[in-house]
Amino acid sequence: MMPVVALVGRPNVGKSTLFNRLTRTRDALVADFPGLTRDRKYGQARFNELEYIVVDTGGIDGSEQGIELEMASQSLAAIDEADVVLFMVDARAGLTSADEAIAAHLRRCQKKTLLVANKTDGIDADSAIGEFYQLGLGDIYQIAAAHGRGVLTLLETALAPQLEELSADADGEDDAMADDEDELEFDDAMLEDAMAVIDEVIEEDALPFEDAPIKLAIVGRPNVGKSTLTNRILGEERVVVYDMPGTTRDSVYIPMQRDEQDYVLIDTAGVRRRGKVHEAVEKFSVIKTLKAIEDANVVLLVLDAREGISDQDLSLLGFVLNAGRSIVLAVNKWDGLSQDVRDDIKRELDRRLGFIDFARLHFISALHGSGVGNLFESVKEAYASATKRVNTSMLTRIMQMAQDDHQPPLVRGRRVKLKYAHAGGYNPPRIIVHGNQVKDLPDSYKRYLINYFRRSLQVVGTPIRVEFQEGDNPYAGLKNKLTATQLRKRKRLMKHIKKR
Ligand SMILES: Nc1nc2c(ncn2[C@@H]2O[C@H](COP(=O)(O)OP(=O)(O)OP(=O)(O)O)[C@@H](O)[C@H]2O)c(=O)[nH]1
Ligand SMILES: Nc1nc2c(ncn2[C@@H]2O[C@H](COP(=O)(O)OP(=O)(O)OP(=O)(O)O)[C@@H](O)[C@H]2O)c(=O)[nH]1
Repeated sequence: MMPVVALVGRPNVGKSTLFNRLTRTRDALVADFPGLTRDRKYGQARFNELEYIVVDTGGIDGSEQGIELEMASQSLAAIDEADVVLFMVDARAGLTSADEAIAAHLRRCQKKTLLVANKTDGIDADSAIGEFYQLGLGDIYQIAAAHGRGVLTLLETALAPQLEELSADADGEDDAMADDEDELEFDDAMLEDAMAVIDEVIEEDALPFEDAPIKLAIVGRPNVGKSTLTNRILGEERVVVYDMPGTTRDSVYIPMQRDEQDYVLIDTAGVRRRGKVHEAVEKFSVIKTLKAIEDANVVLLVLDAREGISDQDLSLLGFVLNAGRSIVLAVNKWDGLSQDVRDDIKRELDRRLGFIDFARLHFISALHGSGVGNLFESVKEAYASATKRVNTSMLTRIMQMAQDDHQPPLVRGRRVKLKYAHAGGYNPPRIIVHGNQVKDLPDSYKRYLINYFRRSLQVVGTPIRVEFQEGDNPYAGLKNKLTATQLRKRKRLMKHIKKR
């Protein structure tokens, strides 16, 4: 699960500056959901190999009275949902009563909190931050968000447990891949041996997806009709077990069956909590939504026909694609619209959702039930596409055809050469292409190749990841994926190669 880092502090301490620095790292995706909680911003960021979510909680102005109330309405949810809170103070401005009020609240929350003194550039930081120890939050991390100073150390500490977990997972990677192996030359016979091992690995990777229930998250911005749709689906189907959430802000996981297929519905709307205590706080939660997307196999993104496509819809869509999840789009509230209006809406969808033309689009009415049943065909299709097994020879053949149809360009007088391709994982499907000078492949050619794979494999409703590996070593793209048996085989193979 992606950890969540919340930035908390009074206005002007530098939260936005730090947020921007963190989310700028790589593949940043920033979503604004104004009006939900005031000006909270969400971004996806990456530290080394670890992906995490950053939340800028917006300023808490403790100088006004009723800070508790304000925090409740605004930042409480973010703090509650966060794995770690970075409580920022301004080293130049010194300690304020607002800082004290926020600190008091954070101490009560008993959430892992790091005290971060920002703007330590160009001042005598050590003496400036002294007074902040009064806040009773332990160590103080000195940073200058504007210049990046101290930020890496801060992240290392903030995300230490998650980073540790990640490196534990990656143990054995060194075993599986020695550096000098990158330089090895593989001839055809050796490659063939290696491919057999890779196809075995890939077979095994597919097993967990077989006969497993499809985890389907129903996602969308507030008021699009998620609850109505969930009720409609469950109303038609037999609910097998009823899973109650641990906290009010968790999604509800509901097992169900339909046409012999098992599903687990991930319900982000929290329909059954309606009218209960927490309704006033906040039903819609971006973090909950992001976690549901992360945890799903297929995401059903619900749009509102009457509202058109909003930036929030596009942000959610971006998160789904970024997470590599399969997707089905449902345009809800399709009932009672005139033909003219429907035509207008379809034109707008064409225009704004052209970039995701690989996803199925359904027009439904959750209220009346029309179109709801058909969604499941697309969900199954998307899942099947995302977990479709493809062996090395098939992928290499497709890659070769693509290359024959349209050669990679010349770069500095040399032609980029693609040699072979193999699968690297599922949901999303990963295809790893080996070749020479692949780093020089222009994006346009990469897109061409992705589309070629997509058409040839008839992949619908899921993003595809195509990765490029320089050189022949077929293990380079798999790293620690090999099992013990495969490792033995691989070692034998490597010995064999090195002898020659
Ligand atoms: N000298 C210095 N100034 C900084 C640093 N980080 C931020 N600032 C400045 O501090 C001011 C406030 O920064 P923001 O990032 O907008 O602060 P914020 O906490 O997001 O403020 P709100 O959006 O009002 O909550 C800006 O003028 C920044 O340029 C830093 O590391 N050093
Ligand atoms: N006309 C029409 N109205 C709908 C349809 N589906 C939902 N609605 C209405 O839209 C409003 C919002 O529906 P909800 O199901 O509560 O939406 P939600 O996405 O769960 O909202 P949050 O829980 O606030 O995130 C309600 O008034 C529903 O009656 C539909 O298919 N047609």
